[in-house]
Amino acid sequence: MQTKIEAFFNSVKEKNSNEKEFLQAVYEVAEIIIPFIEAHPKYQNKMLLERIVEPERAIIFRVPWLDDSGKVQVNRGFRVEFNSAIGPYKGGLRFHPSVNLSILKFLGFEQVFKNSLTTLPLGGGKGGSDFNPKGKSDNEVMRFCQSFMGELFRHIGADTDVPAGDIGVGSREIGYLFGYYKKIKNEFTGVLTGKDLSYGGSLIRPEATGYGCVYFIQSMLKTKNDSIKNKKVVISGSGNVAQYACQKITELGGKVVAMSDSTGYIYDEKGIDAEKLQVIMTIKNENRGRIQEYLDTYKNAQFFEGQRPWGVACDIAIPCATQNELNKGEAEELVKNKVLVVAEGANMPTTPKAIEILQQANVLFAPGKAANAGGVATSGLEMSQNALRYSWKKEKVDEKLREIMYHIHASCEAYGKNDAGEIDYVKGANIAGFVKVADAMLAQGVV
Ligand SMILES: NC(=O)C1=CN([C@@H]2O[C@H](COP(=O)(O)OP(=O)(O)OC[C@H]3O[C@@H](n4cnc5c(N)ncnc54)[C@H](O)[C@@H]3O)[C@@H](O)[C@H]2O)C=CC1
Ligand SMILES: O=C(O)CCC(=O)C(=O)O
Repeated sequence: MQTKIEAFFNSVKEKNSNEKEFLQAVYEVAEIIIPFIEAHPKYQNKMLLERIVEPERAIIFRVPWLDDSGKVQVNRGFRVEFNSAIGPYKGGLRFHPSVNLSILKFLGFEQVFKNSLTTLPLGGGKGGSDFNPKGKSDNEVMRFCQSFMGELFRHIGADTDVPAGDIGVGSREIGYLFGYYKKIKNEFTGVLTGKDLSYGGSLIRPEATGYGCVYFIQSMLKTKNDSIKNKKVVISGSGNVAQYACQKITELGGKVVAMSDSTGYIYDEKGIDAEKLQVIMTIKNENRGRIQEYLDTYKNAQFFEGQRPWGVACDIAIPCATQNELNKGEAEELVKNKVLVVAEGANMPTTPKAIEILQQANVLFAPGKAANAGGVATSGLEMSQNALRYSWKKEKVDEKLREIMYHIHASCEAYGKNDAGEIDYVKGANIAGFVKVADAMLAQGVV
């Protein structure tokens, strides 16, 4: 006899059999939410979870563009508009060769719960393309973005769906996308977030995901009367989220000893301080180079080609690169080295087996939908500023970001604390995220 969770999961699997990342994300939520629904009659017999796992709309489109040699290239574009119960669809665009419907559905599904946790009126969505910006000229990236927006513009709008950046989509891409939207729609609205300050971006948005993740770690450590000071930290990735997580950890007295990219990781025993981080920012954001180039400036550091950094002993591990980048064996290694905290800066970087290992060992584990929600929360603040046609000071946005992250921690605590006083952050984040969306869906009827 199948349990309710198995029966639910099997029916989702039947319809989405080729979508392994999406199924992984759904299973993690279902095994927590189904028992919660069972215990709360208000949410029963309304097919709420069945409705939530079905995107309201998924758009797939052709993106033809001309490369620098005049040859025609074709990519596939996507926007998955997952759930608009509590606000306009909101979530990033990812440009990476691995992008497919499964990855964007997992990201869009996660985004629904994450955006709900922020307390802001944001629905969930995600989009992107299998286009690889790496190795392309600025003109090629611009032509691609214009072609992508040439279709996407029909589906988005400041009150409908507001995309932003993700892997491979930073301020350069957002600028080209925004410029083309403005041209074809003849309107200047907050249709995208992550914009440059010169045309409506928010202070602190670039920093927000990394900073927010560190604020969340502060709250977790506080429950143990501990802090970030003097903690040894390992971060994977060296893009937007990783860079600002590193900056905030250093500011708070921690020491980041390793960072990575898809080619391997660097280890710097002395710590990647503010000056050294600047070198990484130049390599990554300006030269669009490889992390190994860090050794051109800091010769005492080491580079481990093709390896992930989880074997490096640390107190805090922050995976900030991509999905499923921390597996069971690596979690066991972290536990062996007495890690205290693992907080997901990336979306679903920790495999289900790895989460099990960490939780069993009483490591404080924060899922991405809670720990990395600071980015989209600050996008919500960018939308508010755009609607007001006003810009808030850096300190004000940072203060609001802190408050939101502390509030998310409190929500995880409210729904995830067990009788022994320990917080299960996965349980807490999923239930707290679900309740607001479910209440809004119940209020709005069957639509
Ligand atoms: N940018 C944002 O505001 C937010 C991003 N995230 C998530 O954070 C993660 C990183 O995103 P960003 O920093 O924005 O992207 P990014 O494009 O700025 O950086 C991505 C980093 O991940 C590395 N990477 C990519 N694929 C990899 C692989 N297969 N193995 C090892 N390293 C790999 C890249 O080398 C790069 O260092 C993603 O999971 C994204 O969905 C989550 C919330 C908000
Ligand atoms: O700021 C946004 O809307 C996008 C953030 C995002 O894609 C994410 O939270 O994964």
